[in-house]
Amino acid sequence: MTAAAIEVRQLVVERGGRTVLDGLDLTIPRGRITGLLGPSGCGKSTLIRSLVGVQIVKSGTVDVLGEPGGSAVNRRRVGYVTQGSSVYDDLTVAQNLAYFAAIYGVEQERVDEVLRSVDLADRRDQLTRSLSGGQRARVSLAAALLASPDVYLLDEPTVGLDPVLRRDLWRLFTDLASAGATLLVSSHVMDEADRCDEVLLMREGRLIAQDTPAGLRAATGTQDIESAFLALATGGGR
Ligand SMILES: Nc1ncnc2c1ncn2[C@@H]1O[C@H](COP(=O)(O)OP(=O)(O)OP(=O)(O)O)[C@@H](O)[C@H]1O
Repeated sequence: MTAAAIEVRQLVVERGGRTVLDGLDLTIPRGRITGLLGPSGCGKSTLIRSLVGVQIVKSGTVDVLGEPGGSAVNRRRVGYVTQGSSVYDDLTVAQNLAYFAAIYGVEQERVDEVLRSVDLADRRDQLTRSLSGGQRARVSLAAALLASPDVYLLDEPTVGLDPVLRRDLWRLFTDLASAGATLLVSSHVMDEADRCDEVLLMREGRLIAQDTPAGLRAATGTQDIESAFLALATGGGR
């Protein structure tokens, strides 16, 4: 077993005839929250898709928990939440989770526990189609939580959520990491970086920095991650 949760070497991905990941190298430690930040279109979702094994890669290697991205043994060990909702509109919240619980072979008790952890226990009998965007996003997250995966790949999980819900979700992420899980959380909201143990900054398909939030600020002489990103993207900083 390798010490790192995720190792990516010389990853090249082309989409629509363009190179969108351009020789990416990165290592993500276990049991930590790593933020994946960068402007819209820089390749965050494409990287996460490569880790899950749903993206055709041109060259390079991707290992998650010591196995190639998308390998069958990782199906229960890796939880993936996409930007779009991945639950059934015409089922209630509880029915959706019961369906995923049956697939993962987990008990009803776990469904109740997960519903409480995403603060949806009082919505359990509501049809998913009638939920707000943020509530639907939390149903998708709940489905991923059911199997208690070792690695969570979360593609912009807080987009469209109000500040209170964002704070609560980040608390949940911190609890998951404290319990030993590895989280890779993408966002284009730079202020979310401060909630991460370490941050990967991407630009145009390349990694421009990997450091703690404090390390990024110190290296660029800036006060916030947005300024640090701008300093790095324009050739300032280190
Ligand atoms: N289905 C597709 N076909 C062709 N090109 C695509 C496709 N999906 C994404 N791309 C391109 O790949 C590049 C990377 O997209 P990706 O979705 O990985 O970026 P992102 O950083 O996740 O952006 P966002 O923050 O807006 O979600 C972009 O230039 C995008 O236009």
